[in-house]
Amino acid sequence: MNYKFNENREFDIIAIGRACIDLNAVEYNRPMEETMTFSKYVGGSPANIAIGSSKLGLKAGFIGKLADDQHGRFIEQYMSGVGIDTSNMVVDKEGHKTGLAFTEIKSPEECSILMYRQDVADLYLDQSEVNEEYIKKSKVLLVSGTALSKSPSREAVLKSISLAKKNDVKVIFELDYRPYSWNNAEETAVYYSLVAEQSDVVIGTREEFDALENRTTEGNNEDTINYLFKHSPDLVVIKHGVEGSYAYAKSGEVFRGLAYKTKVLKTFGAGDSYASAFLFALISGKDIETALKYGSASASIVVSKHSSSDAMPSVEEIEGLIEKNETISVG
Ligand SMILES: Nc1ncnc2c1ncn2[C@@H]1O[C@H](COP(=O)(O)OP(=O)(O)O)[C@@H](O)[C@H]1O
Ligand SMILES: O=C(O)C[C@@H](O)[C@H](O)C(=O)COP(=O)(O)O
Repeated sequence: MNYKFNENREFDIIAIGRACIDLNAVEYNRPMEETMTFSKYVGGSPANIAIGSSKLGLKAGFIGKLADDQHGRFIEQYMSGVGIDTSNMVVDKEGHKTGLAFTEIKSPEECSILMYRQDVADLYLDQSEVNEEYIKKSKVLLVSGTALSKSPSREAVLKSISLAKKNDVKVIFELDYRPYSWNNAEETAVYYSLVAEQSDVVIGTREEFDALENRTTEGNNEDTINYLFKHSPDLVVIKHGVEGSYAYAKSGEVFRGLAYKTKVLKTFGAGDSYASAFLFALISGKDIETALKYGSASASIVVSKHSSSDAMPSVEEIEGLIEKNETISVG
């Protein structure tokens, strides 16, 4: 089964949200207290997804706000260097700083992220800085959940969604739930459900859908799709870590993607690499089942490497892994 996009567009995908810095532990398999060296990469979920899909060959653009400092300039240079259109990345003039994410790799299974996101430039994107002429040039608007956590970024994203819907641009909502960005779980559920109900495609982990539904215990995928298919979405992708992922189509078809065996270095980066390759495949006209394979293969490559953004694979690497067909059977 294929998913249809408006073919007549200059951009395949425009992402909105944060473009930040990841500082990844160079000495790993130890707690961060004992890590003395960190490597710098561009980070932030929607930036990672734009980078991954641009490296795979999609024409990508980005809407966001960068700090007027060395980090902001590094991000802009890296993103334009991988082919992303940065013309709608505005520079903050009020002294807000770039968001930082320090990563801790205690073991391949035990990784965490320490984020510095107080007063970060990306959350100051204003609705007046979202341009209809730009959005209408794309097949897809990719919205990241964290950008809904604070105003004025929240209103900028809500405006971008209504402009996308007005101009027949598919809205893809990557839940990207970072609990510490939010005041409380109820607030998250209000904005997540508001946006999910208006989106065409929703992608997230089981835990992220629980946040959307304001559940404190694990929900089930059937309940989630019964709820979302009463609204705009016609495709819902629910990820279950190493157990793989499911894509549910409103027409009733269900597809499963299995994870591929790999030597895991760290677990972060899985979600963003998955989304970029899944969307690349879908937008390139591949069927949903194949798109799940692309997402899973891309994630298994990135979890074996040190970064999230810089490690995004090529089409050849992804197809090579799919060809080998060494899947993980759990669950
Ligand atoms: N240990 C692993 N080995 C191989 N692939 C993995 C592993 N963990 C996750 N993946 C792949 O990455 C995808 C996304 O991972 P998941 O943990 O569900 O998302 P997120 O990183 O957003 O929390 C999974 O569907 C799976 O294909
Ligand atoms: O999203 C961020 O701000 C941090 C990311 O750049 C970091 O690489 C990461 O956590 C990616 O993890 P994922 O969401 O599991 O892909």
